[in-house]
Amino acid sequence: MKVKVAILGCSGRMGRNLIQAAHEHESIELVGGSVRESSSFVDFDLGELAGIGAIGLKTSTSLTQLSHADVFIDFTSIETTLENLAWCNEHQKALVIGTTGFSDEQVATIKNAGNTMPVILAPNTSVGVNLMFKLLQITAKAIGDYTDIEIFEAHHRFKKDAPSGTAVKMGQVIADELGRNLNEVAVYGREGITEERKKETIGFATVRAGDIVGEHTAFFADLGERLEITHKASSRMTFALGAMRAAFWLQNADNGFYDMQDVLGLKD
Ligand SMILES: NC(=O)C1=CN([C@@H]2O[C@H](COP(=O)(O)OP(=O)(O)OC[C@H]3O[C@@H](n4cnc5c(N)ncnc54)[C@H](OP(=O)(O)O)[C@@H]3O)[C@@H](O)[C@H]2O)C=CC1
Ligand SMILES: O=C(O)C1=N[C@H](C(=O)O)C[C@H](O)C1
Repeated sequence: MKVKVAILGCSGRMGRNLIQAAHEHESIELVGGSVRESSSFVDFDLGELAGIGAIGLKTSTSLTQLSHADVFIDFTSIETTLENLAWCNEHQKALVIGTTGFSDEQVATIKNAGNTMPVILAPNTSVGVNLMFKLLQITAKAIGDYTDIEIFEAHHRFKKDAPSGTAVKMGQVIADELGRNLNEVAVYGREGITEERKKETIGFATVRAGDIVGEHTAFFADLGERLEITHKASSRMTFALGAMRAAFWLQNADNGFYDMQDVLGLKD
């Protein structure tokens, strides 16, 4: 039995990749996708949007029109995702959230929704990045207490949030492993007379340029050597395929707040 999936924000960079991934997935039935009421893509064929030719499904402007879906996949914006979360909770639908940039309070709202609905929050749905989180945990445990830890990320010129959701999660994974509070030790960019580096800090550096799909590196640097752990995405299809795995996994999940570590079986 295929899982019925709807794509929220289907005219976006991710939305178009998600349409293609869902349409081509053997265990998923794409049932529709949403655009804004003001969008120039209202009543547009989803396949045409994704550049794969007409597939006979038109864009919708409300979730009510998509209520025959079992799982919703949302890569939109912070405000829209929170509205969609409330709708999915009210209508008992499962939700995969790929949107990034949430504040701690907004993450708490999503976690809380997990008490009454199945929801996945994943700042990065690629398999490689989620394996990298695991490697960061192992590395932090082994050498994190005496190395300088810095996180670098680079993305395309259109990205609205910084640092990326993935970079923040990298910092969170490392801080958790080392028993540090990320809000206290994070340094977001440096300028001027910064003085010497404080040992426990975790630095973040951001580049926004051209069409970079997404690159992340964690540095664990000592005097005499440094370890760099890097992930580079070269196609958004890697995120889209990961989101399909998440949707497929979520269809049978109990109410709860999950992440890609649950989906991929990487939890301790
Ligand atoms: N988890 C992951 O692996 C990844 C996460 N992301 C995150 O996903 C999000 C989207 O990224 P990206 O696709 O590049 O951004 P885009 O701006 O290209 O796409 C967002 C889409 O959401 C649409 N949208 C916004 N509000 C609504 C609404 N109320 N109803 C319907 N559609 C709406 C926008 O429509 P309009 O154009 O009309 O405003 C736009 O098409 C970002 O937060 C990004 O960081 C990105 C890649 C991977
Ligand atoms: O906006 C993007 O493009 C991406 N956003 C995600 C993030 O903020 O971590 C994931 C990916 O790197 C692409």
